[in-house]
Amino acid sequence: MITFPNAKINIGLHITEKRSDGFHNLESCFYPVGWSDVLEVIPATEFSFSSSGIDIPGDPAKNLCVKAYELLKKDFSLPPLSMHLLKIVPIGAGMGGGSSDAAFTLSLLNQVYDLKLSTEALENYARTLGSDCAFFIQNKPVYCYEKGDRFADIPLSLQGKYIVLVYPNLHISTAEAYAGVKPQAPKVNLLEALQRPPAEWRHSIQNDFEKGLFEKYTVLPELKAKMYALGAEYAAMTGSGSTIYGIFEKEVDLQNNFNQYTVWKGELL
Ligand SMILES: C[C@@](CO)(OP(=O)(O)O)[C@H](O)COP(=O)(O)OP(=O)(O)OC[C@H]1O[C@@H](n2ccc(N)nc2=O)[C@H](O)[C@@H]1O
Ligand SMILES: Nc1ncnc2c1ncn2[C@@H]1O[C@H](COP(=O)(O)OP(=O)(O)O)[C@@H](O)[C@H]1O
Repeated sequence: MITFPNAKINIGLHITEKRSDGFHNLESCFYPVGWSDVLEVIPATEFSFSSSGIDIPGDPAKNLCVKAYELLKKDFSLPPLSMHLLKIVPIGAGMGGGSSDAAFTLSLLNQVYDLKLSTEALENYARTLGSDCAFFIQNKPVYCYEKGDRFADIPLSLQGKYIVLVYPNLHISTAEAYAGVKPQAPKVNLLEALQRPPAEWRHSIQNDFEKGLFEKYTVLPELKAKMYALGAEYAAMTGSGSTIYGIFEKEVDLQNNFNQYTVWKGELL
């Protein structure tokens, strides 16, 4: 069986406080986007994992797909299988690509082996694999809080709008990004701001990671400015970077911009 683990963007991201477990409390809006990997699982005589496409740093035995399989194997007698991941979504890019692979592995195994796990149970497994991971179980626009792993529904639809995502070939580790941020109480009510039209977000909705990372990597503010120059209603960095996105009212002609980078564009669902 084949599944397509997609990426996400953060619309607004407030890092509000450092927790006693070393993590941070935050609030954000997660929105799924169509940039996706391809994950295939087939029956086999022994377990194997392989990947192609973008090179994934680290030991393949510790890939998040493998961790997700091993997590369920502790509680269920899963048969051996062969997993292949075609890695397309850039890594260290703020799009939650690895977390999505893990969550989609859990959901796929639940379906293929009829494990009868509820959404809540799947989210609980996902939470243990990464803070972003649980979002990809339901994979719908949400307001998130605490470690970014608790969710509330929001009345937000960007359906029909167009998104351009630019990954400037710059790997920023999540831990590095958190280390450069000073937690603070939000100055803007994110839930209220999200109810305003996207063209108004520019002056109210911000990603707290931008300040530190924009000073360090000047390509990031340049890309954001270029999105606005091309007519974006709203532009920002997603998550801990380095991908910059622009939301447009309709399909946009990129006019040879961003040619040297990795770009994805498409309609929002
Ligand atoms: C920054 C965010 C915002 O949506 O997204 P990405 O940029 O990674 O996509 C997330 O908080 C990333 O979540 P995720 O990538 O799953 O992080 P984890 O694997 O759980 O943690 C990686 C490291 O980030 C830091 N971390 C992560 C989450 C959190 N709420 N507080 C933290 O301080 C910790 O240093 C942790 O060791
Ligand atoms: N399937 C996977 N895809 C991407 N990264 C993975 C995967 N499994 C483990 N990783 C590890 O997770 C780290 C980054 O994860 P990712 O979620 O892509 O980051 P970000 O959300 O910041 O873009 C990488 O350093 C990589 O070693």
